[in-house]
Amino acid sequence: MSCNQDPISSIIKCVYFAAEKHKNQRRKDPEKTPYINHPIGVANILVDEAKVNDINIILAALLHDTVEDTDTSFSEIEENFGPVVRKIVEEVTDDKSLPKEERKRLQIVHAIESSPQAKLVKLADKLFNLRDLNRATPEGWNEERVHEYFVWAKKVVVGLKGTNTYLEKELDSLFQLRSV
Ligand SMILES: Nc1nc2c(ncn2[C@@H]2O[C@H](COP(=O)(O)OP(=O)(O)O)[C@@H](OP(=O)(O)OP(=O)(O)O)[C@H]2O)c(=O)[nH]1
Ligand SMILES: [Mn+2]
Repeated sequence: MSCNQDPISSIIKCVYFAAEKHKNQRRKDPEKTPYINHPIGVANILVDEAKVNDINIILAALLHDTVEDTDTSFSEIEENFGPVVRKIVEEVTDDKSLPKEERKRLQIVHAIESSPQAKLVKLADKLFNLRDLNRATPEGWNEERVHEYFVWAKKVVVGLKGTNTYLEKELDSLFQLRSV
């Protein structure tokens, strides 16, 4: 369990675990960037930009899409990284068995009632994805779909406020640039 290991070991074990889980997945950008760049980027935003130094939050950021997008189970997360990390990952995982519209609606509802740890992961996840949309348009997306993502992301972010000044300011300037 992560709490019994030194932080460097935990982080490397976790990056490797996530990389193995996401190994066959690519991002939707024309370059088909390896998917693992996203969870690593979210963790990097938290450490490097938001100055978050809680190991459980960083591990949860690295793992945040493993259950949603791969065959990983919550018990596997708990066995390898402990119950605190499991709880955060649970909070940020969409139920993929629900229709997309319902999943998107639930993210707005769940944002408000999330723990501060889960809110940090969500803020960094949204910041990464919005920056990524500004960098490259996913294949098959048009400008309207990009705009709709910004509009929806803003509704989620409103519920995450009061958590981290830096992340909220970065997100606000992205919304402002799009007049959202
Ligand atoms: N901007 C961007 N996103 C990409 C790209 N490739 C994959 N994604 C992922 O796509 C998701 C957003 O696309 P949608 O069509 O809205 O959602 P869906 O994949 O869940 O159906 C994000 O999931 P998520 O991380 O789970 O976040 P969330 O949007 O569900 O909060 C994001 O990580 C890419 O090249 N650019
Ligand atoms: Mn994500």
